[in-house]
Amino acid sequence: MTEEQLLTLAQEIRDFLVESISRTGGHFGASMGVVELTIALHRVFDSPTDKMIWDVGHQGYVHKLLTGRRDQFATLRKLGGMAGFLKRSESPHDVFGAGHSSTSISAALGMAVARDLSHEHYHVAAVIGDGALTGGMAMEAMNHAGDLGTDLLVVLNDNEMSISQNVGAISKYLTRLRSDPAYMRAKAEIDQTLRQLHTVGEKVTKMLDRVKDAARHVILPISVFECFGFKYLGPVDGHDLPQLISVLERAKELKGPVLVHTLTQKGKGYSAAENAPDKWHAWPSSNKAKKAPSYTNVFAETMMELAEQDERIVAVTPAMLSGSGLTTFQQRFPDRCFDVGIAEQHAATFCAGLAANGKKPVFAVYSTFLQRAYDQTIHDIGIQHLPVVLAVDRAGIVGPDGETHQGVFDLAYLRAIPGMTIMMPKDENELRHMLYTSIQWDGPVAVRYPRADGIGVQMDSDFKMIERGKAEIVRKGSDVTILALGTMVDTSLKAADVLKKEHGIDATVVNLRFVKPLDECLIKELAKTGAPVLTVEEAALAGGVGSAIVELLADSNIHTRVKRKGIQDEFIEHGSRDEVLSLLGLDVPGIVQDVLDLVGRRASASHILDEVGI
Ligand SMILES: Cc1ncc(C[n+]2csc(CCOP(=O)(O)OP(=O)(O)O)c2C)c(N)n1
Ligand SMILES: CC(=O)[C@@H](O)[C@H](O)COP(=O)(O)O
Ligand SMILES: [Mg+2]
Repeated sequence: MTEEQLLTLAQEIRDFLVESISRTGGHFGASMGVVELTIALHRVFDSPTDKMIWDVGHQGYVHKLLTGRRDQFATLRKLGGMAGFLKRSESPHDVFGAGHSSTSISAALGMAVARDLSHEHYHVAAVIGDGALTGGMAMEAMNHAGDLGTDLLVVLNDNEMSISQNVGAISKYLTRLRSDPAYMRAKAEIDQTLRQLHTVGEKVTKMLDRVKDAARHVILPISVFECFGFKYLGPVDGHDLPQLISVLERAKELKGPVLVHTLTQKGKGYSAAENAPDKWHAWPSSNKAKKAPSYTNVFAETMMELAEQDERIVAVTPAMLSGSGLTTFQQRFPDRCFDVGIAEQHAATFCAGLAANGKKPVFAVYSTFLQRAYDQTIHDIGIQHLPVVLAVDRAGIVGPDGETHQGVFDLAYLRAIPGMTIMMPKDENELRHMLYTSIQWDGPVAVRYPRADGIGVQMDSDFKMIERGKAEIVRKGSDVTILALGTMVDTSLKAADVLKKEHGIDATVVNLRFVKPLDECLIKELAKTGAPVLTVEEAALAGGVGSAIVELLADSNIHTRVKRKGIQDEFIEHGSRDEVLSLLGLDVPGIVQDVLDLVGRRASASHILDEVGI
């Protein structure tokens, strides 16, 4: 394509994105901001021979369009449709999958080293945002890359935004780099001279490049990236396609690790998104009237009330301020709310430090992102038994973000930690009480809640303490016992109604409340009645609450038929939350069917015993 045609293509892509994402939903702002950058990368490099690795992958829609997936956009993030992030299984051009941030430089370096070891020749480029650059992994990878000195391109897509405003010293540093007038003037003058002398020949240009670098270091201190051992090119206007292409062409020729610093605008080309990039990170969902507040909103409101009452309470978020519902909290208590950037590991240990010095930190974190801070949760919080509250949002099935974001592993990984208390409320009102209770306790507590609206129960105005390790029977029956956790309590109650009405089966339903410590007395008592037991949880079965119950019964020598319902040994793809839950059988028909199987099997077994006269 000619330069003019490429510019037309950029406009067509933006028009397409607006039209398509407004219908399907999805991450919007980031992709709008990298239209020119993606075109330039595909122009300069030869994908998939050359490898492009996109950090997070939420900005990958343009890459998807340019690699033959236009027709799949109508199914974006829908059940069975195209994923919202990049996936190796989706296209040979998606050379490395993601969803979590700050992995791209490590992955790219691994690929570059594999290339070198195999004596192959192609380019490897990682594209990483200024937000993702605040993640520790990115620093670890640059540290390693600079040391190895292998050929690697890192494109820093600097739009001054994470999901919210980007935070931290690195972000301030990038702003200085972007706006330092002395540097920009010097750079412009040197670039101008270089262009004039370009005709003199390649040798002279290269020499002048070195002079330029030297001159820059006299005017400015060496950049952080150069300290890491990278050659630094930029800052370059990430919406100036010809300039981008020429800088990338130049980077392609350089040896060793190179960082190209591009300046872009999140949401570019769509004024609402340009003006409010935080709101337009993803296409905003329509404001339908809600039956009940979301669990996140209840968490947020409760935090405000609790913080009013107890000034030791502080909130910590790793770059998920609005997603975790803490925006108003930050406005109300600016000194007690910390957005630490995409730094889950640091956040966990930072909370441990706060707790060690008498504060009551609440670490508001998505279940999937807490995975990043597992060692810190054990080593810094768990072993020292520090009173950190883990407010584990997005626990269970999250819906359209799919397998990288499902919050299904937290029960397994938290349950293994000695001294950890783990709760999940049956409704939004119980979440209030659980948060209140967890603040009063000594030692680490995790309260997990889903990416969902509450069920519309009456909210108490006061707070109640919940007795540690106490479950509650919410329905009494005699034929079967359903031990349900969190969201599955309401579903189990509905299933119990169907079982009674349509099958004459009377179920006991228990709201477990605690995954750890379990209400051992109640569970054993119910199991001893001989009624078969169904455990139901919105979490991975391996290590979840059903496993805990089976372990308890086995260790107590209680022999009752038990069936565990939850997520099997597989990664769960995208789709709406309800669709996915139903596919997994974590809905009323699924529970009814499992109870019928359980009871039916018992009936047929006793029938056989009757026949043989035992
Ligand atoms: C480990 C991890 N923590 C948090 C997130 C949530 N998250 C997704 S995109 C994003 C912002 C990334 O900012 P940046 O890299 O600058 O990309 P931009 O959206 O600005 O293009 C965050 C915090 C994540 N994906 N992974
Ligand atoms: C890309 C990413 O990790 C986030 O943007 C995530 O998609 C947010 O999820 P919620 O919509 O659940 O806040
Ligand atoms: Mg950014």
